[in-house]
Amino acid sequence: MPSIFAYLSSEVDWCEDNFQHSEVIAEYYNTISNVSFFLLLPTLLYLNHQYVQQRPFSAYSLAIMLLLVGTFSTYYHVTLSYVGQMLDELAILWTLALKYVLWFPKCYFPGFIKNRTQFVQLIGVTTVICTLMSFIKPVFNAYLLNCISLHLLYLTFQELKKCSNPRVHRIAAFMVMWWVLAISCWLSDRWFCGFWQRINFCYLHSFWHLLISIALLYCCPLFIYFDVVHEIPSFEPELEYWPSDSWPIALPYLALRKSYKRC
Ligand SMILES: CCCCCCCC/C=C\CCCCCCCC(=O)N[C@@H](CO)[C@H](O)/C=C/CCCCCCCCCCCCC
Ligand SMILES: [Ca+2]
Ligand SMILES: [Zn+2]
Repeated sequence: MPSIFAYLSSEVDWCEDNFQHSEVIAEYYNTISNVSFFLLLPTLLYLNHQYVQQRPFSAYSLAIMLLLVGTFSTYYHVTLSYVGQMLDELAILWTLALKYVLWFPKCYFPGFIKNRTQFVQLIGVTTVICTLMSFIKPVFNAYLLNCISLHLLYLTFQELKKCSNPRVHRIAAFMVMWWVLAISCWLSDRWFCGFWQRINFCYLHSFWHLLISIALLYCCPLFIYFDVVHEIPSFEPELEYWPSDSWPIALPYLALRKSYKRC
């Protein structure tokens, strides 16, 4: 029986040919494209520094989780080992759990939940159950994780219904566009690998890494905007672009001001 750390012991093998460009890296492009997660992290912290000052625990704990996601995803694609796959999936699961614990607005708590402490307990128990189940059939875990994105989309639409700020709608539209492109690459790599191999273009999973990082670049300012609206009433959140609103390519971020008007 192969060791759970052994190369290629994972039950999932992505479309890219193994050991094509290196003797030690199983999937070369799927590995190097993880650099996007390591670039995303300082970018988010730098751009949203005002929020980081207000909520250092939320920002830095999620940042550490994102660092782990990038590290484990890199290890996974280098080795395609069972341990790599589990670490990659569980890091994403616990990052999303933390994101719910820290950023989920109170007004969407289920009716039987009375306060945030109970909500944290509910998310904790659910995440532990999902963690245990993932050892039974890890491949289903990846689909489950993508379903969580659908719930995040639903939450976004609920918030947009209450908000008339065109900047919020614009950033949400970009987030959805990048997410649709990302998930299309992920699914296409999984389901139509034969086709991509025939045309000698097996890099869609590496495109997924890049595109989901870009989606997160929009998703994070949007969710911290909702967090400030609901949880920090002394501040007026504004979504702005770096380096400037007028540049054709610019990065969204959240600025905090003291004023009256809000969604
Ligand atoms: C101020 C700083 C804040 C930092 C906040 C960071 C929040 C990060 C939240 C989520 C991290 C998700 C990272 C995804 C990593 C993907 C790694 C990967 O590719 N793994 C695959 C195997 O290599 C695996 O098969 C992927 C499974 C599916 C993962 C689904 C992730 C959902 C991410 C949700 C993103 C929301 C974007 C927009 C939603 C509409
Ligand atoms: Ca492969
Ligand atoms: Zn990956």
